[in-house]
Parts: sequence; structure tokens; C-alpha cells
Amino acid sequence: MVDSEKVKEAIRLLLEGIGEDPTREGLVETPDRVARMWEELAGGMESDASEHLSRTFAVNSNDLVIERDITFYSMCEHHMLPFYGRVTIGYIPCGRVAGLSKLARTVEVYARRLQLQEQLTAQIADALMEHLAPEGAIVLIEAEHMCMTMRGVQKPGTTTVTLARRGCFESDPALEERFFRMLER
Ligand SMILES: Nc1nc2c(ncn2[C@@H]2O[C@H](COP(=O)(O)OP(=O)(O)OP(=O)(O)O)[C@@H](O)[C@H]2O)c(=O)[nH]1
Ligand SMILES: [Zn+2]
Repeated sequence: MVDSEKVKEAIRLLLEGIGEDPTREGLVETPDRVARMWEELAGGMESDASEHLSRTFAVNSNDLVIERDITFYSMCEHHMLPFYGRVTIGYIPCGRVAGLSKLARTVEVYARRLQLQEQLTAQIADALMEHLAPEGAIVLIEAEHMCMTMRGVQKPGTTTVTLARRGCFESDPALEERFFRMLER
């Protein structure tokens, strides 16, 4: 739960810290705006993936399901700057599948908080394994980090790619290959 009063106080201090006047007209409402913004950006901390993944549907097919290019925006925990990109999720159901939107909702749960890309990737894969109990799950994230582009090393266009494999995707390299072959289409 975001403590708006604390966030507002922190933003007033930050404005002073960078040499701004928090009482000038353009900034007077900024602490309030930023506090409301953080309710969205950290909103995932209050939700649980089980809310979304507990509603499942029985299926006869136990073949690969891929939800591709789920866009996301998250905030890097080192610099509190955005990183954003696309998540692709694959899983082999074990008799039950999740509603398609629930995979994207699961991404939101973990993206809407301070994150590391590797951790975001692993948390999505672990949530699928825990709540959907598939034979296996694989999560691929491609993202651009603003802390690498607009500051610091300043390398626009650099993409970070992370992968998390669980269950049969970890034990059977042919399945992992199949996932990537299907993405080439
Ligand atoms: N592994 C990983 N690193 C990240 C992520 N987001 C940001 N970073 C990195 O976190 C590191 C923090 O390094 P530090 O040396 O502590 O901080 P810094 O002096 O601001 O580093 P520079 O970005 O190199 O200027 C940087 O190399 C960032 O590129 C992420 O999601 N995963
Ligand atoms: Zn960063």
C-alpha cells in the first residue's frame, strides 16, 4: 500500500534537493501527482498472481500454448527509471489452461513494482508453475532500460533479453527449441 503522504514529502524534498522551488506554480501539485502515479507503478505489490491464475479451464490438448509480445512497463530498482518491452510466455498445460488475459494480468502483478528484469522473468515463471501446475513454463523478456539509455553508459537501442525455464522446458532441450522455432514464424 503506497503511503501517499510519505511520497509527497519525499518529492518535495527531492525537488528542493535538485535546486527547484516546490512552491512555484508548475510544481505545487507535482508531489500529489507523483504520489498518485506511484499507486499505479507500484500497484502490483498489492495483488497476487493466484487471483488471476486460479480460474482455469479443462482442456484435452496438452500441447504448447504461447502468449506472445505482452507489453509491459516496470521500474528498475537501482535507479527508479522505467524499463519496458515485451514478455512472451509459453507453457505445456497439464489438463488445465488459464484464460489468455490472465497471463497478461500475471505480468502486470510483477511488473508494477520496483524490479530487476531477471527477477521479473523468474517470478512470472514461478507463478505459472505454482498456480497453473503445468508440465513446464518458459518466459522470455526483451526490454530496454532507461537507466542504460538516458543516463550512465547512454546506449540507446540496447536490448536486454532474459529467459526463465521451468519443468519440462528445463529438462527437455527439444521443447525449448520448439518454443523458439514457433516464435520465428
Ligand atoms: N542485472 C540487472 N542489472 C540492472 C537492471 N536494471 C539496471 N541494472 C544495472 O544495475 C547496475 C547498477 O550498477 P551500480 O554501479 O550500482 O550503479 P551506477 O553507478 O548507477 O551504474 P551505471 O548504470 O553503470 O552508471 C547498472 O549496471 C545497471 O545497468 C536489471 O534489471 N538487471
Ligand atoms: Zn537501472
